[in-house]
Amino acid sequence: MISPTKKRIALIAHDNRKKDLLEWVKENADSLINHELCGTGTTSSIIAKNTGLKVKAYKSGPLGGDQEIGALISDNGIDLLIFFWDPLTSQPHDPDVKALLRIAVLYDIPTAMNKTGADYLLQSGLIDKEYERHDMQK
Ligand SMILES: O=C(CO)COP(=O)(O)O
Repeated sequence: MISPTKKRIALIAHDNRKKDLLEWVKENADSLINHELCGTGTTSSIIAKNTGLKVKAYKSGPLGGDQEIGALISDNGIDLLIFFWDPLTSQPHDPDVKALLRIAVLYDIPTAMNKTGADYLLQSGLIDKEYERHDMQK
């Protein structure tokens, strides 16, 4: 069983935001190494290659990766979502992006969409504590 303080963190970024996410992950690698990381295909492989962190890769976003992460959330498999989506470029899989964000809200998953939000999440102290999230299924 996963330790109660170990969080399952999904890392996702659109192409124009991958550099920013990678930078944030590098800045916070000391903390992130204590958690279980996963993400969409390309984001995961870029982070793993450039930081040495272990990141479980799902499919690339346009090929269904957002839907896989959404399914994980609905199965109680993700504790935090860091999703640097691109507000300036339309995505071929925009419905999947919207669905992922919807499901993250529905299941009350702490979600950050930019560097400052991610900093707040990581520095809130919540990440190192055991906490119970609201279960929308109840
Ligand atoms: O498109 C994405 C999220 O919507 C990200 O997918 P990749 O990490 O495979 O680039």
